[in-house]
Amino acid sequence: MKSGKFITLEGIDGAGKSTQLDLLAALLQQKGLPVVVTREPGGTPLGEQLRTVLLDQSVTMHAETEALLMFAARREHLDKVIVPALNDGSWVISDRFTDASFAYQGGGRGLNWEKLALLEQWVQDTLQPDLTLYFDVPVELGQQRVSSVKTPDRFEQEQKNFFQRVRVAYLRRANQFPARIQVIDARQSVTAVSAAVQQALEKLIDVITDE
Ligand SMILES: Nc1ncnc2c1ncn2[C@@H]1O[C@H](COP(=O)(O)OP(=O)(O)O)[C@@H](O)[C@H]1O
Ligand SMILES: Cc1cn([C@H]2C[C@H](O)[C@@H](COP(=O)(O)OP(=O)(O)O)O2)c(=O)[nH]c1=O
Repeated sequence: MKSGKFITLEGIDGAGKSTQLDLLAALLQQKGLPVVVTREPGGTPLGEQLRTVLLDQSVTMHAETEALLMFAARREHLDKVIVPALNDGSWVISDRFTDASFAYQGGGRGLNWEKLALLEQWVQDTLQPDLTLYFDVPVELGQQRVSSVKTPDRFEQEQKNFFQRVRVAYLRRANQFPARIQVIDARQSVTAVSAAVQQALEKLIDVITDE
């Protein structure tokens, strides 16, 4: 039985997710909570191999192949890491999860939303994150932050229009699931964004305490 909590972090590339993930993990640890940090695509040996292929700029694939590989990696991730850790009472924090498939493959690549929903249902059944932090930034800002860091991967090399569609799809998901997805204005400083994350976390802890 699931007794831990599942938090996912989402946003376009350069939104500041990874920065906030480290801060959030430290915050939970300070509270004495057992934390498992993981990421998608990846998180398992097979998932990391799939990640290498999915991010490789020299690889081309059909958009549905891309979606199926994302969900294949996720199936493995749930089985080997997420579900066991939640059953153990850990707080699992994942750098991206299924909302990214709706945003990137649905919004970015234009895949059918209903097909993605079928894959979600197949792979997750009823399991959903307890809290999703969506870091919202304008595309230009995300691109500026990424370009100063490293050479772009297969997604980061996409044009501005692609990321605009990704952002719109994230906001569509946030509208669809307002109780789960917390939209955070990630244009702010690292400290201000972190304060918003902390607030969302305290709200989740309050809900748990009241249960
Ligand atoms: N709130 C922020 N303000 C300014 N720069 C930021 C902020 N958050 C992250 N950064 C910087 O932007 C770059 C991308 O951040 P990162 O956390 O790796 O983003 P993501 O994981 O969403 O791609 C890094 O150089 C990071 O230091
Ligand atoms: C989980 C997931 C990620 N992605 C993409 C989004 C990112 O561009 C990429 C890898 O994510 P990420 O780990 O954020 O990359 P980085 O470490 O370079 O910040 O995979 C999808 O397209 N669909 C998905 O379902």
